[in-house]
Amino acid sequence: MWRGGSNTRTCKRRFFSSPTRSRHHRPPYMLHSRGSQHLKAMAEVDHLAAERATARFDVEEMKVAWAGSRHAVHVADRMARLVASDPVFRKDNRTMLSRKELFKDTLRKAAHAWKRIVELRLTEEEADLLRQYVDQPGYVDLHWGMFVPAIKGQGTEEQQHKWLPLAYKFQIIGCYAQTELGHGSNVQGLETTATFDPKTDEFVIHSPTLTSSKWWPGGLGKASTHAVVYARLITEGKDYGIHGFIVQLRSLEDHSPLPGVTLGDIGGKFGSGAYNSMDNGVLRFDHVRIPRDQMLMRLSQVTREGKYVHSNVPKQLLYGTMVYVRQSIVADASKALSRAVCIAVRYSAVRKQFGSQDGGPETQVLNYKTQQSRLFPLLASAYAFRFVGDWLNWLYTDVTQKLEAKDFSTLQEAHACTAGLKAVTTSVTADAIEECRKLCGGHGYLNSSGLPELFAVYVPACTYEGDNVVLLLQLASGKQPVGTMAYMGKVQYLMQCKSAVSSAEDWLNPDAIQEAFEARALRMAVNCAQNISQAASQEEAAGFYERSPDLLEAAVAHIQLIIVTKFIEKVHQEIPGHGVKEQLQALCNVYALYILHKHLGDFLATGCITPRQGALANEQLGKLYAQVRPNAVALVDAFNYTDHYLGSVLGRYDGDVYPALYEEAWKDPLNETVVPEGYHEYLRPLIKQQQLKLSRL
Ligand SMILES: Cc1cc2nc3c(=O)[nH]c(=O)nc-3n(C[C@H](O)[C@H](O)[C@H](O)COP(=O)(O)OP(=O)(O)OC[C@H]3O[C@@H](n4cnc5c(N)ncnc54)[C@H](O)[C@@H]3O)c2cc1C
Repeated sequence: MWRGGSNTRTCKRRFFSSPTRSRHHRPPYMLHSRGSQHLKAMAEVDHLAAERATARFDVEEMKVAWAGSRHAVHVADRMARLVASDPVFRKDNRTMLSRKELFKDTLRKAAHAWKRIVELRLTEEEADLLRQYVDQPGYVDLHWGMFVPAIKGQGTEEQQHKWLPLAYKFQIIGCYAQTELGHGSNVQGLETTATFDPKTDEFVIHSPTLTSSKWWPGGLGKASTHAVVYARLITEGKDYGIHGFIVQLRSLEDHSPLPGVTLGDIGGKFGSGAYNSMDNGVLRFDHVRIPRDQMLMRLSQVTREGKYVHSNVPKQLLYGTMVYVRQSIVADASKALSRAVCIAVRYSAVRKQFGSQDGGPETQVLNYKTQQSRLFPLLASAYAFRFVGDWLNWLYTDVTQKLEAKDFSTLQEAHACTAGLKAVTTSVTADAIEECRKLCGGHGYLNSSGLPELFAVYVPACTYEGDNVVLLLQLASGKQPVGTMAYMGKVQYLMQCKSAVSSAEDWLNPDAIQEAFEARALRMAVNCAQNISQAASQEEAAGFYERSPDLLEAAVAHIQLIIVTKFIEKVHQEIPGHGVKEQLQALCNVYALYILHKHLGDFLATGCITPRQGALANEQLGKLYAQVRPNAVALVDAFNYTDHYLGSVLGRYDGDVYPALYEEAWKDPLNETVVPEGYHEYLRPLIKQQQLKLSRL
């Protein structure tokens, strides 16, 4: 079943017709009081039509603003429909599958997706989208997301020429094996060794200790045939630190591990279904030999004689791959956040509680100011992350073009920016999904709401590709005031400026917001620097260590400034469509003033604003929520998600939540029999024993 983000109905729904249950098993009230005809008629109603009618902007044009272009809307729409209409990509039963069934289901979906990509001759853009809409973590994510980029970024042209065509055709399946049991964040602490043997012109890959076992790589456990393995390069008796090597792990004939390779899955993970479709793996090497030319040699080489040679390409080139991977994680944050928000907004418009004194209608929970003040900042954040993600994507393209012209000047800053944005957007999104679950009350806790699975799949984004705290601390150690740090050049002004805001409306002025955010970020950074130099009676590193919690907050302030700035810049652009720009302006203000309100302590402690100005910002925020309210459902419709992709009975496009919840419940395996398994062993004896005792009284 697919129901797109428009009012057109494309198919009818089935009611209470689960093939696994016989009519006999249905409780009587399902068969009489509300007949299926009546329910079917109800299903034709768009329960959110009234909400959609209050929107004060052109939703179709907002879809374009969200997706980036008309072309992007069109392609995404086509791919989403393709997936939603294909029974192989069904995912509503995922949380009920065993781990083995789930993994096999993932293999089946990946193979089917590839078949469709080849049959339909999809472009790279279309294929990426199709995989995204399949929406099931699996080995392909690491193959395309890490293995291929690592070879592209770190391999020589010759190596790319040899390995990429194999990877592009799936003749080999690759993963990215960096983390070990004993070390993840501290990459320099990795223990796996790659020792050059000049006699045979080979590297010997070895896991010397238990803690050197590779641990976590996605796709490694069961699917991958190859890996980019990170190991300490040792040649001529000297340790040259961590380098990447392409290593074959499994036979291309029968998939058995090659001699000297021990590997498997690391076991079940958080949540039912969820990330358990992924085979995160463990890998050990016992003196496994690979040819010398399987070291990724773009940055440094080992010669036939065993000499270690640096190429003249700067080390920062490695950052290019990280920038690529992390900018895609920021894009994913806006997708995950917008899915959660879409569910919570639609359901909050359907759900009614209290408010009726005399039998009249109850209040939609979306009308409660507390619901709005929890939900609308998340809606605004979804848009904010989307636009900062677009900017990062542009930055990545820009950096790549500059690299081709041997200009490495922006790489360092792009690296720092993507690290910080990855950390902030993933942390906010993980918390926001959980908040959306709470916003949906009890039903949000059901698997059929889609939120538990979304949360379980999403949270590791705070950890993989760099623990968020470690990334923010790295960002805080950056020093050059270029690009997004250019405001630091205005140090004298920003250290003393006083906000001119004197009314709530003054906070609608983007310059007032920009100045307050710049002054806060700069003053926090300067405070940290001063504290570090005072604390550092011995050395800078000690001061850095002592003040690291403050540094973390300063880094967050800097990243929030970037997000606010990019949102303001977006709103300044030409944006077609009736009312679209106005809505984005309102969301931009919601985002900025919500951050200001949440971090009021920072703004006050650094003297950027006065307590009264803080109160005015909060007053304005309340007015903005009222402005967003009639547009809320249309603003999430603009994400253009199919019911299949959302995977939530609470977030259904038509808002027909209750029959769907009811129907979903009966699909649970526990409901396959009226009397549960175990009744005769455990319940009946208990009940009968009680009766026996009672009759003796
Ligand atoms: C779902 C999932 C998929 C993954 N996929 C892959 C993969 O495909 N390939 C791969 O190689 N790896 C993968 N990983 C591993 C992942 O990259 C690491 O787990 C991650 O980098 C964090 O490292 P760690 O586990 O060593 O955490 P640790 O560094 O041990 O973190 C533990 C705690 O210590 C804190 N901490 C650590 N260092 C510092 C410091 N200097 N200052 C202050 N606090 C600090 C952290 O903030 C955290 O709170 C995956 C992990 C997960 C969860």
